[in-house]
Amino acid sequence: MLKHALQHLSLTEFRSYERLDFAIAGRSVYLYGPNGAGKTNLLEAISVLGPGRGLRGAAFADLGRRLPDEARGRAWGVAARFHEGEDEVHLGTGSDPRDLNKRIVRIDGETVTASRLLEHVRQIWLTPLQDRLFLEARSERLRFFDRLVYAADHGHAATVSAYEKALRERLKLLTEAFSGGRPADDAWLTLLEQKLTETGAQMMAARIAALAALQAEIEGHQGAFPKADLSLTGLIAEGDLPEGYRRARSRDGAAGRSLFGPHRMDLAVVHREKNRPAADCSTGEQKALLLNIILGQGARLATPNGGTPFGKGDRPSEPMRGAMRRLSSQGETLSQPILLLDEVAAHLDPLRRHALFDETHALGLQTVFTGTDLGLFDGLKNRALGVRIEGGQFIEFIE
Ligand SMILES: Nc1ncnc2c1ncn2[C@@H]1O[C@H](COP(=O)(O)OP(=O)(O)OP(=O)(O)O)[C@@H](O)[C@H]1O
Repeated sequence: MLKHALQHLSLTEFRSYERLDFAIAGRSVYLYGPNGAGKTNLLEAISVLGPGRGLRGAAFADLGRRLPDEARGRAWGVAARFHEGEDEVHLGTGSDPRDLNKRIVRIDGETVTASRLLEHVRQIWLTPLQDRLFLEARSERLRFFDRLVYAADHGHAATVSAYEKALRERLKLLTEAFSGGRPADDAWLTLLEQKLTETGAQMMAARIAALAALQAEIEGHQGAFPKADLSLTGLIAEGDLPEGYRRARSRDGAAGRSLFGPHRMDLAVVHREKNRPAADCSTGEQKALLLNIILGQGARLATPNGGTPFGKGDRPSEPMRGAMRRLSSQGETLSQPILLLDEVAAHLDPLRRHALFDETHALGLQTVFTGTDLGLFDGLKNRALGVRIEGGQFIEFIE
């Protein structure tokens, strides 16, 4: 049994579950059953025990159970107990009774902000929604990567939202000025651009540090999955940011879009062995590359301070030193990650499927797998708890 792990999960009026009590006891789990049984709903419940909207990105009001004749979802709740070494922690989240579009988060009974959940659990998920990640718009990939970044650098989410807020305000000023045929307030714009420069530099530094740490894990890992070469495009030298924003003003105002800045970065992934961009790889290869990244992230989070991002000769900038300080100070208190792999096993050939089971086991990662057929999980016998689900009910356990 893992020392840091999910022990017990309770759902109340969550999606298709009226009520569920699941004694996981720190084990990995495979959930199997027909389409619509409620497997993904259970993964989603674990994923909302973190900041953000969980693995479907759903509105909080939609998470409550809704019968066909009901206009809106009911008030819902998810509660979990984790072991942390010798200690125990209770995490809970659920509808805010004053506003069903919001939720409340509690740690050991105390109401806290959602980002505090990261002190106890970091979920890493891969779902069919990410199947087209390499073919999708840049912003989707960047969002995926940013989630990998803030799992180990908690400040990153706040930096990104501060940056995006300033970006929206600047664009509003510029578009209003453009449609009014007058110049925008220069002092105000300059102030916003200073904020963009400061948070933009921090944002880039956090992404660079996380990418280097992740790549280091991928290098150190001899697995059955193809190695991914990761890089970031759209990086801008910090010193060029103020002038860049200034020069982009009139273009941005006319276009109604912010065309300059590190929000336009992208994660580039290359299949090393084939020397091919991920977008040109087969569906199965893309899935395998994603798993290589996800397992690298799992390894990084499972080993505090794993993956030193810089060599001895490098001289990092101040924002970069900040990002590294945050990574290493939080490394000591990093909570155990939990891996949520939705319908991943079915996409892999038997060799890779067994390799996935072996690798998650070897990394000591508590993992929840889903699939329609029991046969997919042969390789997990005696290593994980099997649960057959049908119609939102647990039908059978395989110990
Ligand atoms: N708010 C809700 N209230 C009640 N039922 C819901 C709600 N949201 C989703 N459902 C239902 O939950 C059921 C189970 O969905 P889920 O995505 O967990 O299935 P699954 O077992 O992962 O299936 P698949 O193998 O097709 O991916 C679906 O039939 C869906 O209609």
